[in-house]
Amino acid sequence: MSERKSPLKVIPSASEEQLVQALGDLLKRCSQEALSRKDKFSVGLSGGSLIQLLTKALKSGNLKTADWVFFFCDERYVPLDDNDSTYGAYRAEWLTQLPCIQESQFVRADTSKPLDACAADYEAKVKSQVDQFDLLLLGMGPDGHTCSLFPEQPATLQETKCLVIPIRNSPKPPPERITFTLPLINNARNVAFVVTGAGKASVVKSVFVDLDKKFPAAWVNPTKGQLTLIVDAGAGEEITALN
Ligand SMILES: O=C1O[C@H](COP(=O)(O)O)[C@@H](O)[C@H](O)[C@H]1O
Repeated sequence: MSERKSPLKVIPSASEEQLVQALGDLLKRCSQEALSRKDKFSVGLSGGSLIQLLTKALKSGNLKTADWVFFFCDERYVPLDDNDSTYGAYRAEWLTQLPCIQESQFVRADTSKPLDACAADYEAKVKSQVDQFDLLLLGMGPDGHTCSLFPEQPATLQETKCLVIPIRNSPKPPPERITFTLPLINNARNVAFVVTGAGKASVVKSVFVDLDKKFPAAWVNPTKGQLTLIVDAGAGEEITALN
């Protein structure tokens, strides 16, 4: 157990509709706050179950997204037309359903480069455009992984210099990925986990109540930023004390 640098804000949702609304509200608040200070709103996206929820939030939220720039908190090291590509999944959803979002708003990893070079190149892209992310949207697997930081690879949590690293032998396919590291994640202005499903209820408790460092998600602890947890009824069923 260790201390949080800033308090955790929990947003429980009784239905998917409520959760999508909460996500839309978060995007609106963070984008307005960022765009009142500067000309771009920088958002880090995750893959998996977040993609559909975020698509719904953007479709129903009536948000002005012209000045938003989208990065990837992690990416699978596959060609962009591969079914496992996170960028490919967002592109397929958003460029067909969200005419307000252009392909040029995505800053994507170049997976045609060798894996190490792909990670270094993505770090350079991030550094050239962002000092501090305005918002990182994170998912969490049932094993407590977030981004592509997995419990089986504890050394990745000790990274202090690189902001983006290559991952080999990921226990969840595909095996090769790149991922943001903790120094970059914990420097963000806002970090929000979006977690759904009763299958994740016990890990949600271990990470957010017990702060059990066995789980990579428990290492997410923004130094100056706000940490938010948006959960549905299933994922939030063991954390009533926090609600
Ligand atoms: O492999 C990944 O998994 C996590 C969690 O995905 P979920 O489907 O359980 O929500 C995701 O956040 C990450 O970006 C992705 O690469």
